[in-house]
Amino acid sequence: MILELGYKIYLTIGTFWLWWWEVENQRDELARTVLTISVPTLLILWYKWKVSYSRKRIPPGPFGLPVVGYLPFLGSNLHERFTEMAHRYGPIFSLRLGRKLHVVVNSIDFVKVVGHDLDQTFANRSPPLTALTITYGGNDIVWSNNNKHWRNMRQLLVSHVLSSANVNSCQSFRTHEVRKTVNEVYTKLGEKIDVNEIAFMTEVNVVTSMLWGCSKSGEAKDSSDIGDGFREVEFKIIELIGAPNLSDFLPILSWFDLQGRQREMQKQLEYVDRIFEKIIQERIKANSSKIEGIVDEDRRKDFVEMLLELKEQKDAPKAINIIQIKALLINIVVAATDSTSTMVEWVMAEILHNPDVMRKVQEELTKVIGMNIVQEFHLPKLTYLDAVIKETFRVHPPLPLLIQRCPDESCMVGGYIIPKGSIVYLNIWAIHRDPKNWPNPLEFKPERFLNSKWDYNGNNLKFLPFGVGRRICPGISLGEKMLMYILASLLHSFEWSLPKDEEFELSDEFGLVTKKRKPLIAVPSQRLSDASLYSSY
Ligand code: HEM
Repeated sequence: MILELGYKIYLTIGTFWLWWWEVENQRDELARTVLTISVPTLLILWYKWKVSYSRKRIPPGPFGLPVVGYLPFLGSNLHERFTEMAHRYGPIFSLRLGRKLHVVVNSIDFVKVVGHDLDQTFANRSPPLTALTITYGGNDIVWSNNNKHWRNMRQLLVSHVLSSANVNSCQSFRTHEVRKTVNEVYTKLGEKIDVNEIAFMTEVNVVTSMLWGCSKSGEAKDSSDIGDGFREVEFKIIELIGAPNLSDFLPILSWFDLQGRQREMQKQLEYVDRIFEKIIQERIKANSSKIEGIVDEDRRKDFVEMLLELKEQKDAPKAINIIQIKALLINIVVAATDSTSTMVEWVMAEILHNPDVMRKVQEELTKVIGMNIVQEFHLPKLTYLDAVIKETFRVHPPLPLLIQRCPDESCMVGGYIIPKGSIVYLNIWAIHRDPKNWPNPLEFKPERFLNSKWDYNGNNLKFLPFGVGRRICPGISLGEKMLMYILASLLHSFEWSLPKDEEFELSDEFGLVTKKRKPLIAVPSQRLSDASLYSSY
Protein backbone atom coordinates (compact mmCIF):
# COMPACT_ATOMS: atom_id res chain seq x y z
CA MET A 1 0.00 0.00 0.00
CA ILE A 2 2.74 2.47 1.07
CA LEU A 3 4.94 1.35 -1.83
CA GLU A 4 2.07 1.96 -4.22
CA LEU A 5 1.49 5.46 -2.81
CA GLY A 6 5.23 6.27 -3.04
CA TYR A 7 5.30 5.12 -6.63
CA LYS A 8 2.32 7.35 -7.46
CA ILE A 9 4.00 10.44 -5.89
CA TYR A 10 7.21 9.65 -7.80
CA LEU A 11 5.26 9.39 -11.10
CA THR A 12 3.40 12.67 -10.47
CA ILE A 13 6.61 14.65 -9.64
CA GLY A 14 8.40 13.07 -12.66
CA THR A 15 5.55 13.93 -15.04
CA PHE A 16 5.36 17.50 -13.73
CA TRP A 17 9.14 18.00 -14.08
CA LEU A 18 9.15 16.72 -17.72
CA TRP A 19 6.21 18.95 -18.58
CA TRP A 20 7.89 22.04 -17.04
CA TRP A 21 11.22 21.23 -18.72
CA GLU A 22 9.60 20.94 -22.18
CA VAL A 23 7.47 24.05 -21.82
CA GLU A 24 10.38 26.14 -20.56
CA ASN A 25 12.64 24.67 -23.26
CA GLN A 26 10.31 25.90 -25.86
CA ARG A 27 9.84 29.33 -24.35
CA ASP A 28 12.90 30.65 -22.60
CA GLU A 29 16.16 28.85 -21.94
CA LEU A 30 17.43 31.63 -19.62
CA ALA A 31 14.43 31.39 -17.33
CA ARG A 32 14.94 27.64 -17.10
CA THR A 33 18.59 28.04 -16.09
CA VAL A 34 17.79 30.72 -13.49
CA LEU A 35 15.04 28.62 -11.95
CA THR A 36 17.13 25.45 -11.94
CA ILE A 37 19.92 27.20 -10.05
CA SER A 38 17.84 29.38 -7.75
CA VAL A 39 15.46 26.69 -6.39
CA PRO A 40 18.22 24.50 -4.87
CA THR A 41 20.12 27.62 -3.75
CA LEU A 42 17.07 28.94 -1.95
CA LEU A 43 16.48 25.53 -0.42
CA ILE A 44 20.06 25.39 0.87
CA LEU A 45 19.86 28.94 2.25
CA TRP A 46 16.54 28.19 3.96
CA TYR A 47 17.98 25.03 5.52
CA LYS A 48 21.08 26.89 6.76
CA TRP A 49 18.97 29.69 8.25
CA LYS A 50 16.70 27.17 9.95
CA VAL A 51 19.64 25.29 11.49
CA SER A 52 21.35 28.46 12.71
CA TYR A 53 18.04 29.89 13.98
CA SER A 54 17.20 26.77 15.94
CA ARG A 55 20.75 26.81 17.44
CA LYS A 56 20.23 30.40 18.47
CA ARG A 57 16.96 29.69 20.14
CA ILE A 58 18.36 28.44 23.43
CA PRO A 59 21.58 29.80 24.94
CA PRO A 60 24.76 28.11 23.69
CA GLY A 61 26.39 25.40 25.74
CA PRO A 62 28.22 22.10 25.71
CA PHE A 63 26.91 18.94 24.07
CA GLY A 64 26.18 16.07 26.39
CA LEU A 65 25.56 12.34 26.15
CA PRO A 66 22.17 10.87 25.22
CA VAL A 67 19.81 10.51 28.22
CA VAL A 68 22.16 11.88 30.92
CA GLY A 69 23.25 14.99 29.04
CA TYR A 70 26.20 16.87 30.53
CA LEU A 71 25.74 15.29 33.98
CA PRO A 72 28.89 13.06 33.94
CA PHE A 73 31.16 16.04 33.15
CA LEU A 74 29.93 18.49 35.75
CA GLY A 75 32.21 17.83 38.75
CA SER A 76 31.44 18.91 42.29
CA ASN A 77 32.25 22.64 42.76
CA LEU A 78 29.38 23.88 40.56
CA HIS A 79 29.96 27.62 41.10
CA GLU A 80 33.57 27.36 39.89
CA ARG A 81 32.68 25.03 37.04
CA PHE A 82 29.88 27.31 35.83
CA THR A 83 32.22 30.33 35.97
CA GLU A 84 34.81 28.49 33.83
CA MET A 85 32.07 27.55 31.38
CA ALA A 86 30.91 31.19 31.19
CA HIS A 87 34.37 32.08 29.90
CA ARG A 88 33.90 29.57 27.08
CA TYR A 89 30.19 29.90 26.23
CA GLY A 90 29.44 33.48 27.23
CA PRO A 91 27.46 35.35 29.89
CA ILE A 92 24.40 33.14 29.45
CA PHE A 93 24.73 29.47 28.61
CA SER A 94 22.69 26.31 28.87
CA LEU A 95 23.32 22.66 29.49
CA ARG A 96 21.09 19.65 29.55
CA LEU A 97 21.25 17.56 32.73
CA GLY A 98 19.15 14.46 32.25
CA ARG A 99 15.79 15.62 30.95
CA LYS A 100 15.99 19.20 32.23
CA LEU A 101 17.47 22.22 30.54
CA HIS A 102 19.56 24.30 32.95
CA VAL A 103 20.44 27.91 32.17
CA VAL A 104 23.25 29.80 33.91
CA VAL A 105 23.25 33.61 33.96
CA ASN A 106 26.67 35.15 34.64
CA SER A 107 26.49 38.87 33.89
CA ILE A 108 24.73 41.84 35.47
CA ASP A 109 22.99 42.71 32.17
CA PHE A 110 21.18 39.37 32.08
CA VAL A 111 20.64 39.26 35.86
CA LYS A 112 18.80 42.54 35.37
CA VAL A 113 16.48 40.87 32.86
CA VAL A 114 15.79 37.81 35.04
CA GLY A 115 15.79 39.48 38.47
CA HIS A 116 14.16 42.82 37.60
CA ASP A 117 12.54 43.14 34.16
CA LEU A 118 11.07 39.60 34.08
CA ASP A 119 11.05 39.05 37.84
CA GLN A 120 7.41 37.91 37.82
CA THR A 121 8.04 35.33 35.06
CA PHE A 122 11.09 33.93 36.86
CA ALA A 123 9.58 33.87 40.36
CA ASN A 124 8.85 30.14 40.51
CA ARG A 125 11.22 27.54 41.97
CA SER A 126 12.00 24.06 40.76
CA PRO A 127 12.57 22.19 44.02
CA PRO A 128 14.74 19.09 44.17
CA LEU A 129 12.90 16.03 45.52
CA THR A 130 14.87 16.15 48.76
CA ALA A 131 13.68 19.75 49.32
CA LEU A 132 10.09 18.61 48.79
CA THR A 133 10.58 15.83 51.34
CA ILE A 134 11.89 18.10 54.10
CA THR A 135 9.21 20.76 53.52
CA TYR A 136 6.27 18.34 53.67
CA GLY A 137 5.81 18.56 49.89
CA GLY A 138 6.83 22.22 49.36
CA ASN A 139 4.55 23.74 52.01
CA ASP A 140 7.21 26.28 52.95
CA ILE A 141 8.39 29.66 51.58
CA VAL A 142 11.74 28.90 49.94
CA TRP A 143 10.55 26.11 47.64
CA SER A 144 7.00 27.28 46.93
CA ASN A 145 6.07 28.61 43.56
CA ASN A 146 5.02 32.23 43.21
CA ASN A 147 1.41 31.65 44.30
CA LYS A 148 -1.11 32.64 46.96
CA HIS A 149 0.33 30.17 49.49
CA TRP A 150 3.86 31.62 49.05
CA ARG A 151 2.62 35.20 49.39
CA ASN A 152 0.64 34.31 52.49
CA MET A 153 3.53 32.50 54.23
CA ARG A 154 6.09 35.13 53.29
CA GLN A 155 3.85 37.89 54.55
CA LEU A 156 3.33 36.05 57.87
CA LEU A 157 7.09 35.77 58.31
CA VAL A 158 7.83 39.34 57.31
CA SER A 159 5.09 40.98 59.34
CA HIS A 160 5.22 38.86 62.51
CA VAL A 161 8.83 37.70 62.90
CA LEU A 162 11.00 40.01 60.82
CA SER A 163 9.18 43.34 61.17
CA SER A 164 11.44 46.01 62.66
CA ALA A 165 9.07 46.28 65.64
CA ASN A 166 9.44 42.58 66.41
CA VAL A 167 13.19 42.45 65.69
CA ASN A 168 13.66 45.41 68.09
CA SER A 169 11.46 43.91 70.77
CA CYS A 170 13.53 40.70 70.65
CA GLN A 171 16.76 42.52 71.48
CA SER A 172 16.87 40.86 74.90
CA PHE A 173 17.06 37.41 73.26
CA ARG A 174 20.04 38.48 71.16
CA THR A 175 21.84 40.09 74.07
CA HIS A 176 21.24 37.03 76.23
CA GLU A 177 22.52 34.56 73.65
CA VAL A 178 25.53 36.57 72.44
CA ARG A 179 26.72 37.20 75.99
CA LYS A 180 26.19 33.58 76.86
CA THR A 181 28.45 32.64 73.93
CA VAL A 182 31.15 35.15 74.95
CA ASN A 183 31.01 33.72 78.44
CA GLU A 184 31.39 30.17 77.17
CA VAL A 185 34.38 31.12 75.01
CA TYR A 186 35.91 32.76 78.07
CA THR A 187 35.91 29.38 79.81
CA LYS A 188 37.93 27.96 76.90
CA LEU A 189 40.80 30.44 76.64
CA GLY A 190 43.82 28.84 74.96
CA GLU A 191 41.72 25.94 73.63
CA LYS A 192 40.82 25.16 70.02
CA ILE A 193 37.34 26.39 69.07
CA ASP A 194 35.21 25.54 66.06
CA VAL A 195 34.06 29.04 65.05
CA ASN A 196 31.08 27.86 62.99
CA GLU A 197 29.79 25.77 65.89
CA ILE A 198 29.64 28.64 68.39
CA ALA A 199 28.09 31.01 65.82
CA PHE A 200 25.52 28.36 64.85
CA MET A 201 24.41 27.69 68.43
CA THR A 202 24.10 31.43 69.12
CA GLU A 203 21.99 32.02 66.02
CA VAL A 204 19.80 28.94 66.50
CA ASN A 205 19.00 30.03 70.05
CA VAL A 206 18.14 33.58 68.96
CA VAL A 207 15.88 32.42 66.13
CA THR A 208 14.09 29.74 68.12
CA SER A 209 13.56 32.26 70.93
CA MET A 210 11.86 34.54 68.41
CA LEU A 211 9.73 31.68 67.08
CA TRP A 212 8.60 29.89 70.23
CA GLY A 213 10.51 31.42 73.11
CA CYS A 214 8.06 33.72 74.85
CA SER A 215 7.42 31.58 77.85
CA LYS A 216 7.52 34.69 80.02
CA SER A 217 7.18 38.37 79.22
CA GLY A 218 10.36 39.67 77.51
CA GLU A 219 12.53 36.90 78.93
CA ALA A 220 14.53 34.47 76.88
CA LYS A 221 13.59 30.81 77.04
CA ASP A 222 15.68 27.87 78.04
CA SER A 223 17.06 27.04 74.61
CA SER A 224 17.73 23.36 75.14
CA ASP A 225 14.49 22.30 73.37
CA ILE A 226 16.06 22.04 69.90
CA GLY A 227 18.63 19.51 71.10
CA ASP A 228 22.38 19.08 70.65
CA GLY A 229 22.09 16.90 67.55
CA PHE A 230 20.25 19.58 65.60
CA ARG A 231 23.38 21.10 64.01
CA GLU A 232 24.35 17.77 62.43
CA VAL A 233 20.79 17.22 61.23
CA GLU A 234 20.66 20.69 59.70
CA PHE A 235 24.02 20.20 57.97
CA LYS A 236 22.71 16.92 56.55
CA ILE A 237 19.55 18.66 55.29
CA ILE A 238 21.57 21.37 53.51
CA GLU A 239 23.95 18.76 52.10
CA LEU A 240 21.13 16.58 50.76
CA ILE A 241 19.33 19.50 49.10
CA GLY A 242 22.54 20.58 47.35
CA ALA A 243 23.73 17.09 46.34
CA PRO A 244 22.97 15.96 42.75
CA ASN A 245 20.15 13.44 42.75
CA LEU A 246 19.57 11.20 39.72
CA SER A 247 15.86 11.17 40.52
CA ASP A 248 15.69 14.91 39.77
CA PHE A 249 17.44 14.62 36.42
CA LEU A 250 15.70 11.45 35.26
CA PRO A 251 12.23 11.50 36.86
CA ILE A 252 11.53 8.00 35.59
CA LEU A 253 14.05 6.79 38.20
CA SER A 254 12.54 8.71 41.10
CA TRP A 255 10.53 5.69 42.23
CA PHE A 256 13.72 3.77 42.90
CA ASP A 257 15.61 6.56 44.73
CA LEU A 258 18.82 4.91 43.53
CA GLN A 259 21.16 7.05 45.65
CA GLY A 260 18.89 6.80 48.70
CA ARG A 261 18.80 10.59 49.05
CA GLN A 262 15.02 10.88 49.59
CA ARG A 263 15.10 8.09 52.20
CA GLU A 264 17.96 9.84 53.99
CA MET A 265 16.02 13.12 53.95
CA GLN A 266 12.93 11.35 55.30
CA LYS A 267 15.00 10.37 58.36
CA GLN A 268 16.00 14.00 58.95
CA LEU A 269 12.37 15.02 58.60
CA GLU A 270 11.32 12.52 61.25
CA TYR A 271 13.91 13.97 63.65
CA VAL A 272 12.84 17.57 63.04
CA ASP A 273 9.15 16.68 63.08
CA ARG A 274 9.48 15.18 66.58
CA ILE A 275 10.94 18.46 67.85
CA PHE A 276 8.23 20.60 66.24
CA GLU A 277 5.42 18.29 67.30
CA LYS A 278 6.57 18.55 70.92
CA ILE A 279 6.84 22.34 70.77
CA ILE A 280 3.43 22.71 69.13
CA GLN A 281 1.74 20.35 71.62
CA GLU A 282 3.29 22.23 74.54
CA ARG A 283 2.06 25.48 73.11
CA ILE A 284 -1.47 24.12 72.58
CA LYS A 285 -1.44 23.00 76.20
CA ALA A 286 -0.21 26.44 77.32
CA ASN A 287 -2.98 28.10 75.32
CA SER A 288 -5.63 25.96 76.96
CA SER A 289 -4.20 26.90 80.39
CA LYS A 290 -4.54 30.50 79.31
CA ILE A 291 -8.18 29.91 78.57
CA GLU A 292 -8.51 28.48 82.05
CA GLY A 293 -6.87 31.66 83.37
CA ILE A 294 -3.70 30.01 84.73
CA VAL A 295 -1.12 31.90 82.66
CA ASP A 296 0.02 35.53 82.84
CA GLU A 297 -2.02 37.54 80.30
CA ASP A 298 0.62 40.26 79.81
CA ARG A 299 3.25 38.15 78.11
CA ARG A 300 4.14 38.69 74.44
CA LYS A 301 2.71 36.28 71.91
CA ASP A 302 5.35 34.33 70.04
CA PHE A 303 5.18 33.21 66.41
CA VAL A 304 4.07 29.62 67.07
CA GLU A 305 1.29 30.86 69.25
CA MET A 306 0.17 33.32 66.62
CA LEU A 307 0.24 30.61 63.93
CA LEU A 308 -1.83 28.29 66.10
CA GLU A 309 -4.43 31.02 66.46
CA LEU A 310 -4.55 31.37 62.68
CA LYS A 311 -5.01 27.62 62.43
CA GLU A 312 -8.18 27.88 64.49
CA GLN A 313 -9.66 30.46 62.07
CA LYS A 314 -10.34 27.82 59.46
CA ASP A 315 -12.30 30.08 57.12
CA ALA A 316 -10.02 33.13 57.35
CA PRO A 317 -8.15 34.03 54.13
CA LYS A 318 -4.83 33.35 55.84
CA ALA A 319 -5.83 30.14 57.62
CA ILE A 320 -2.96 27.72 57.96
CA ASN A 321 -2.74 24.03 58.90
CA ILE A 322 -0.32 22.14 61.15
CA ILE A 323 1.75 20.83 58.24
CA GLN A 324 2.20 24.35 56.90
CA ILE A 325 3.19 25.59 60.36
CA LYS A 326 5.87 22.91 60.62
CA ALA A 327 7.13 23.59 57.09
CA LEU A 328 7.39 27.29 57.89
CA LEU A 329 9.30 26.63 61.11
CA ILE A 330 11.84 24.32 59.52
CA ASN A 331 12.27 26.83 56.72
CA ILE A 332 12.98 29.76 58.99
CA VAL A 333 15.33 27.89 61.32
CA VAL A 334 17.39 26.42 58.48
CA ALA A 335 17.43 29.57 56.32
CA ALA A 336 18.48 31.78 59.21
CA THR A 337 21.09 29.70 60.99
CA ASP A 338 23.34 28.01 58.45
CA SER A 339 23.95 31.06 56.26
CA THR A 340 24.70 33.29 59.27
CA SER A 341 27.11 30.87 60.97
CA THR A 342 28.82 30.15 57.64
CA MET A 343 29.38 33.89 57.18
CA VAL A 344 30.76 34.36 60.72
CA GLU A 345 33.25 31.62 59.90
CA TRP A 346 34.26 33.18 56.55
CA VAL A 347 34.69 36.66 58.06
CA MET A 348 36.83 35.31 60.91
CA ALA A 349 38.89 33.30 58.41
CA GLU A 350 39.55 36.35 56.22
CA ILE A 351 40.43 38.50 59.24
CA LEU A 352 42.86 35.88 60.54
CA HIS A 353 44.33 35.62 57.05
CA ASN A 354 44.85 39.41 56.77
CA PRO A 355 46.62 40.78 59.88
CA ASP A 356 46.30 44.33 58.62
CA VAL A 357 42.51 43.97 58.47
CA MET A 358 42.51 42.46 61.97
CA ARG A 359 44.47 45.46 63.29
CA LYS A 360 42.03 47.97 61.72
CA VAL A 361 38.97 46.09 63.05
CA GLN A 362 40.41 46.05 66.56
CA GLU A 363 41.34 49.74 66.42
CA GLU A 364 37.77 50.58 65.47
CA LEU A 365 36.32 48.38 68.22
CA THR A 366 38.54 50.06 70.80
CA LYS A 367 37.58 53.51 69.55
CA VAL A 368 33.82 52.89 69.45
CA ILE A 369 33.31 50.55 72.41
CA GLY A 370 36.34 51.16 74.58
CA MET A 371 36.81 48.52 77.25
CA ASN A 372 33.07 47.99 77.75
CA ILE A 373 30.83 45.20 76.55
CA VAL A 374 29.44 45.39 72.98
CA GLN A 375 25.83 46.57 72.77
CA GLU A 376 23.54 46.77 69.77
CA PHE A 377 23.58 50.57 69.66
CA HIS A 378 27.35 50.40 68.95
CA LEU A 379 26.85 48.39 65.76
CA PRO A 380 25.92 51.18 63.28
CA LYS A 381 29.15 52.97 64.25
CA LEU A 382 31.38 50.03 63.24
CA THR A 383 31.79 51.07 59.62
CA TYR A 384 35.08 49.26 59.00
CA LEU A 385 33.75 45.96 60.37
CA ASP A 386 30.69 46.44 58.17
CA ALA A 387 32.98 46.87 55.13
CA VAL A 388 34.90 43.71 56.10
CA ILE A 389 31.65 41.73 56.25
CA LYS A 390 30.54 43.08 52.85
CA GLU A 391 33.91 42.29 51.26
CA THR A 392 33.63 38.75 52.67
CA PHE A 393 30.13 38.45 51.17
CA ARG A 394 31.60 39.53 47.84
CA VAL A 395 34.38 36.93 47.85
CA HIS A 396 32.49 34.11 49.60
CA PRO A 397 28.73 34.53 48.98
CA PRO A 398 27.21 31.63 50.98
CA LEU A 399 24.67 30.99 48.19
CA PRO A 400 26.88 31.48 45.11
CA LEU A 401 24.14 30.50 42.62
CA LEU A 402 21.31 31.89 44.80
CA ILE A 403 18.32 29.51 44.78
CA GLN A 404 17.27 28.30 41.36
CA ARG A 405 14.43 30.06 39.54
CA CYS A 406 12.05 28.60 37.01
CA PRO A 407 10.14 30.60 34.35
CA ASP A 408 6.37 29.99 34.25
CA GLU A 409 6.33 30.69 30.49
CA SER A 410 8.90 30.68 27.69
CA CYS A 411 10.60 34.05 27.34
CA MET A 412 13.58 35.78 25.77
CA VAL A 413 16.76 36.76 27.59
CA GLY A 414 19.59 38.36 25.60
CA GLY A 415 18.08 37.16 22.31
CA TYR A 416 17.81 33.55 23.50
CA ILE A 417 14.71 31.60 24.36
CA ILE A 418 14.50 30.32 27.92
CA PRO A 419 11.87 27.59 27.71
CA LYS A 420 9.12 27.36 30.31
CA GLY A 421 10.13 25.01 33.13
CA SER A 422 13.90 25.27 32.64
CA ILE A 423 16.04 25.70 35.74
CA VAL A 424 17.80 29.05 35.96
CA TYR A 425 20.79 29.90 38.17
CA LEU A 426 22.00 33.45 38.81
CA ASN A 427 25.74 32.97 39.21
CA ILE A 428 26.58 35.77 41.63
CA TRP A 429 29.92 34.11 42.39
CA ALA A 430 31.00 34.97 38.82
CA ILE A 431 29.54 38.48 39.06
CA HIS A 432 31.26 39.16 42.41
CA ARG A 433 34.60 38.13 40.87
CA ASP A 434 34.26 39.68 37.44
CA PRO A 435 37.08 42.25 36.83
CA LYS A 436 34.58 44.30 34.82
CA ASN A 437 32.63 44.86 38.06
CA TRP A 438 35.44 44.77 40.64
CA PRO A 439 39.05 45.84 39.93
CA ASN A 440 41.53 43.17 41.20
CA PRO A 441 38.62 40.97 42.25
CA LEU A 442 40.73 38.34 44.01
CA GLU A 443 42.26 40.85 46.38
CA PHE A 444 40.54 41.07 49.81
CA LYS A 445 40.05 44.81 50.18
CA PRO A 446 37.27 46.02 52.54
CA GLU A 447 38.03 49.64 51.55
CA ARG A 448 35.97 49.06 48.38
CA PHE A 449 32.87 49.29 50.54
CA LEU A 450 33.89 52.30 52.62
CA ASN A 451 33.37 55.18 50.26
CA SER A 452 30.10 54.58 48.45
CA LYS A 453 26.70 53.49 49.66
CA TRP A 454 26.25 49.73 49.46
CA ASP A 455 23.38 47.72 50.83
CA TYR A 456 22.08 44.17 50.57
CA ASN A 457 18.74 45.04 48.97
CA GLY A 458 19.58 43.92 45.44
CA ASN A 459 19.63 47.45 44.00
CA ASN A 460 23.22 47.31 42.81
CA LEU A 461 23.46 44.20 40.63
CA LYS A 462 27.22 43.92 41.15
CA PHE A 463 26.60 42.80 44.72
CA LEU A 464 23.78 40.34 45.44
CA PRO A 465 24.62 38.10 48.45
CA PHE A 466 20.95 38.06 49.58
CA GLY A 467 19.49 37.68 46.08
CA VAL A 468 17.35 39.94 43.96
CA GLY A 469 13.74 40.62 43.00
CA ARG A 470 10.63 39.32 44.71
CA ARG A 471 12.39 36.17 45.97
CA ILE A 472 15.10 38.18 47.74
CA CYS A 473 15.91 37.00 51.27
CA PRO A 474 13.36 38.45 53.71
CA GLY A 475 15.81 38.03 56.64
CA ILE A 476 18.36 40.65 55.55
CA SER A 477 18.04 43.00 58.52
CA LEU A 478 18.04 40.22 61.14
CA GLY A 479 20.94 38.44 59.36
CA GLU A 480 22.96 41.65 59.13
CA LYS A 481 22.33 42.54 62.77
CA MET A 482 23.29 39.10 64.03
CA LEU A 483 26.46 38.99 61.95
CA MET A 484 27.62 42.36 63.22
CA TYR A 485 26.72 41.56 66.81
CA ILE A 486 28.35 38.12 66.99
CA LEU A 487 31.51 39.23 65.16
CA ALA A 488 31.92 42.49 67.08
CA SER A 489 31.52 40.62 70.38
CA LEU A 490 33.96 37.82 69.50
CA LEU A 491 36.57 40.22 68.11
CA HIS A 492 36.23 42.80 70.88
CA SER A 493 36.37 40.30 73.72
CA PHE A 494 39.16 38.06 72.48
CA GLU A 495 42.42 37.99 70.58
CA TRP A 496 42.22 35.15 68.06
CA SER A 497 45.02 33.10 66.56
CA LEU A 498 45.38 29.94 64.52
CA PRO A 499 46.53 26.76 66.25
CA LYS A 500 50.23 26.14 65.58
CA ASP A 501 49.65 22.70 64.05
CA GLU A 502 46.81 23.83 61.72
CA GLU A 503 47.45 24.47 58.06
CA PHE A 504 45.40 27.48 57.04
CA GLU A 505 43.47 27.54 53.78
CA LEU A 506 40.46 29.35 52.30
CA SER A 507 38.99 26.84 49.85
CA ASP A 508 35.26 26.19 49.72
CA GLU A 509 32.93 23.29 49.09
CA PHE A 510 29.84 23.86 46.96
CA GLY A 511 26.43 23.20 48.44
CA LEU A 512 23.12 25.00 48.76
CA VAL A 513 25.12 26.90 51.40
CA THR A 514 28.77 26.94 50.34
CA LYS A 515 31.00 26.50 53.36
CA LYS A 516 34.68 26.50 54.15
CA ARG A 517 36.03 23.13 53.03
CA LYS A 518 37.99 22.76 56.25
CA PRO A 519 36.21 24.13 59.34
CA LEU A 520 37.93 27.14 60.88
CA ILE A 521 39.52 26.26 64.19
CA ALA A 522 40.88 29.21 66.18
CA VAL A 523 42.27 29.82 69.65
CA PRO A 524 40.97 32.73 71.83
CA SER A 525 42.92 34.64 74.45
CA GLN A 526 41.65 37.35 76.80
CA ARG A 527 41.53 40.87 75.33
CA LEU A 528 39.43 42.88 77.79
CA SER A 529 41.33 43.76 80.96
CA ASP A 530 38.20 43.64 83.13
CA ALA A 531 37.44 39.91 83.46
CA SER A 532 34.11 40.60 85.19
CA LEU A 533 32.69 41.83 81.85
CA TYR A 534 32.74 38.28 80.54
CA SER A 535 30.31 36.97 83.09
CA SER A 536 27.80 39.82 83.02
CA TYR A 537 24.94 38.31 81.09
C1 HEM B 1 23.75 35.82 56.50
C2 HEM B 1 22.49 35.55 56.48
C3 HEM B 1 21.66 35.21 55.27
C4 HEM B 1 22.01 35.07 53.95
C5 HEM B 1 23.38 35.26 53.31
C6 HEM B 1 20.81 34.72 53.23
C7 HEM B 1 20.75 34.54 51.85
C8 HEM B 1 19.61 34.21 51.17
C9 HEM B 1 19.53 34.06 49.73
C10 HEM B 1 20.68 34.28 48.76
C11 HEM B 1 18.25 33.69 49.42
C12 HEM B 1 17.71 33.40 48.01
C13 HEM B 1 17.30 34.68 47.33
C14 HEM B 1 16.93 34.51 45.86
O1 HEM B 1 16.49 33.42 45.47
O2 HEM B 1 17.07 35.48 45.12
C15 HEM B 1 17.52 33.60 50.65
C16 HEM B 1 16.19 33.25 50.74
C17 HEM B 1 15.51 33.19 51.94
N1 HEM B 1 15.99 33.51 53.21
FE1 HEM B 1 17.83 34.18 53.65
N2 HEM B 1 19.77 34.63 54.11
C18 HEM B 1 20.24 34.93 55.37
C19 HEM B 1 19.51 35.01 56.54
C20 HEM B 1 18.16 34.74 56.64
C21 HEM B 1 17.37 34.90 57.84
C22 HEM B 1 17.90 35.44 59.17
C23 HEM B 1 16.10 34.48 57.54
C24 HEM B 1 14.84 34.42 58.39
C25 HEM B 1 14.73 34.49 59.64
C26 HEM B 1 16.11 34.07 56.15
C27 HEM B 1 15.02 33.56 55.46
C28 HEM B 1 14.99 33.32 54.10
C29 HEM B 1 13.80 32.84 53.40
C30 HEM B 1 12.45 32.48 54.04
C31 HEM B 1 14.13 32.77 52.05
C32 HEM B 1 13.23 32.36 50.88
C33 HEM B 1 12.58 33.57 50.25
C34 HEM B 1 11.63 33.22 49.09
O3 HEM B 1 11.87 32.24 48.41
O4 HEM B 1 10.66 33.96 48.92
N3 HEM B 1 17.36 34.25 55.64
N4 HEM B 1 18.36 33.93 51.71
